[in-house]
Amino acid sequence: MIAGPKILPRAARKSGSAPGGAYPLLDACAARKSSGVPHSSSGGSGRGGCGGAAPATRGTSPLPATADRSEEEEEPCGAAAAMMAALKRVEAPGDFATGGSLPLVLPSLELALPGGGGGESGCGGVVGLPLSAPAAEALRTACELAPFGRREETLRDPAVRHTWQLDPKALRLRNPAWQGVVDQVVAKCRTALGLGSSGVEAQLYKLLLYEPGSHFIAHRDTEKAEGMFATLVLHLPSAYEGGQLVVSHAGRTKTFDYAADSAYALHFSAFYADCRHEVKPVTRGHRLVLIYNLVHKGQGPAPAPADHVTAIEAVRRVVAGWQAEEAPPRKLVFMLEHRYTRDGLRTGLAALKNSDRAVGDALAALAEEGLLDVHLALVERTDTGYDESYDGDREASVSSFVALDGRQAPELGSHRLCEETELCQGSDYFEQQTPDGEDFEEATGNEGATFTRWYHRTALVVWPRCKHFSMRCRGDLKQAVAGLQKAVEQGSEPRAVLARWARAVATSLPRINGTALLASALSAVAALGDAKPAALCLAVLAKQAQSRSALHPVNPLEAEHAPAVVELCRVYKWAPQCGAALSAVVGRLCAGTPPDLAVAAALLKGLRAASVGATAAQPTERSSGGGGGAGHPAAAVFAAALAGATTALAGAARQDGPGQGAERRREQQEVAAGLLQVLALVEERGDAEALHAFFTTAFARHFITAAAGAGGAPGAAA
Ligand SMILES: O=C(O)CCC(=O)C(=O)O
Ligand SMILES: [Fe+2]
Repeated sequence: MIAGPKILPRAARKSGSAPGGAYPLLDACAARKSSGVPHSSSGGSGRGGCGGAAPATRGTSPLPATADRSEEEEEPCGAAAAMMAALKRVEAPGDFATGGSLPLVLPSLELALPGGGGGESGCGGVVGLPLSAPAAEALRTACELAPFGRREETLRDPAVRHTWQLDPKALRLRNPAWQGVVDQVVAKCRTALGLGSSGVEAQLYKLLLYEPGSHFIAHRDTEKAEGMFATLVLHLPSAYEGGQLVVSHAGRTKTFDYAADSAYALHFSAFYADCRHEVKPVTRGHRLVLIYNLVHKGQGPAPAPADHVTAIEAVRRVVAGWQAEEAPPRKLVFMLEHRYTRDGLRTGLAALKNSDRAVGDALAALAEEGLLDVHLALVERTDTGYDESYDGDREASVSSFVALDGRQAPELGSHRLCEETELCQGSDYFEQQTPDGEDFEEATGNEGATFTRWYHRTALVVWPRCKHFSMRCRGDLKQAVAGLQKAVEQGSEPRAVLARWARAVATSLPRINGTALLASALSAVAALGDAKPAALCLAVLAKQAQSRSALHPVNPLEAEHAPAVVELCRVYKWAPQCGAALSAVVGRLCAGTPPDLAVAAALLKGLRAASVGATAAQPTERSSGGGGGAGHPAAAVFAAALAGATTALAGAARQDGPGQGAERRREQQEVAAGLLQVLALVEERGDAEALHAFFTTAFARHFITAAAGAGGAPGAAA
């Protein structure tokens, strides 16, 4: 377990007596506010516990604990807090359209005779449901062709709208239970469309009859009654095919297709009137619907579809600021309000409820735009500690990613969650939650009592789309490398995408500690044949070689990686930087304790072969005729790498080690052996200048003197 910040027992946390109180991010913000530093330029200063090597504990900030929630909300800082503020702008929790099936109740539809005056006596007969073909024919003769509006005009054009309509005055709905059905639908709409407690009335507007060929092209409904904000369609039992109702709004589309059980079921669909919608042509049978206007009654503004425009714009600004931060959080995690099972998320975004759905919709719009990657994921946190000392560790992770369309995304692997900088709800989110389970172990013998608490929640997890591959590398590096290898082989992605993928793999090289995985990574990048990621790989290897940090004590290169490294140089077109990189890598290999001469030699031999081979194949103008193809750019890389090896070996041989025992002598011998190998390669190249330069170094003199004095170290190594 990676130790995170210390946690307090729940009792202490509840009373608000956590040491240091505020979470570091807010303290850092307070400092930025008072010093006038714009908050987009920092935010990395308070990332306690997430840096990897040395997690900070709570309360380590030198600043006073002054976090004040209201102040924080007014002026958020740090990407997580800013994202939270932006997502709070997500308006109504409702959707723009909804629909579903209803228990089968029939309206008992009757036609009034023309000129019947609407009284009981004027009824022209019951319309039997499901509608039979002769009944449909009779009904059609009572109807008129439905018009449509264009600006101030009312027009009839079957190319635009071909539907038969009947005014409510010409029909009766005799079943007294019918109003109950309508009320039930209004209640469903209240939740689904997010109508809250607004006064809403459903007013019958028209009966519509569609026959084969009938349709209505995409349009928006005008306000047909005062306060009308939505249209409700009740689909009566009548067999038909086609006739789908397609509604779209703010980049999303919903299709209501009830044809399958249209002969014997009652369905509804409802949508905000200003959403674009169309009825696709009916291809068979008759589609019979009752159209109601949903009208707003009472005070306040009429309900409106949640387009989330303000929230989306706010999130867009957050993303820009987030990337401008000095040490931006890798991901942002928005904890969902409702509980969802893994199985329950099979439909992705569609599975989310109420305000969770609204936030998901707003983020989905930015995912569609290509700005963000948005996934649903499982957030797990485990607290462990000793009950007596109230001391503990906590660990939180994000895994089991699901795409918004419900597709499982195992390639994203599992990520550590940095609660201080990545949780939109703030680092104290879990402190307000009830654990899903707790385990206490009684004290036994010398062991004190211990506890474990765990939490399982669902979240929306976002990161900028441009970080897609680096997040894959963080989540499951092995899969990311294997995926790149396969995609390069099959050419299954555009080259620009593969290049981004390869760059992410190159940047991840320092985290690889398996020989086989490193070999796959290097050869996958080389196989792409793109100079930029190849250059990045060499630069990363060089940086690693130069780094003396305790984190990378050994260079992971082994002799079997040599061909891929040489291939990377070739892909990078033997640029001078290859020489610098290889000089650093080979130099480090030679300077290690003990020196890794086998790897260095394999690299040098590979480079020599490349320079000789390439020169023989395509002699260049600069070819001077010297051995080893000195004129080919590969020769320059070889020479630079050789120089790196010579310097490193010279340094290693000169160093006076602690003690002069057998161990030290053996090391010296190994160095001398390596040195001789390198000199042999220099000589083979016929590089007189290099040889001369080498033998005039102080080291060479030291080496020769030492050899004479020790009576045969070089001889022993030879
Ligand atoms: O028939 C439908 O489902 C919708 C009809 C419609 O769009 C309208 O009457 O404006
Ligand atoms: Fe309409």
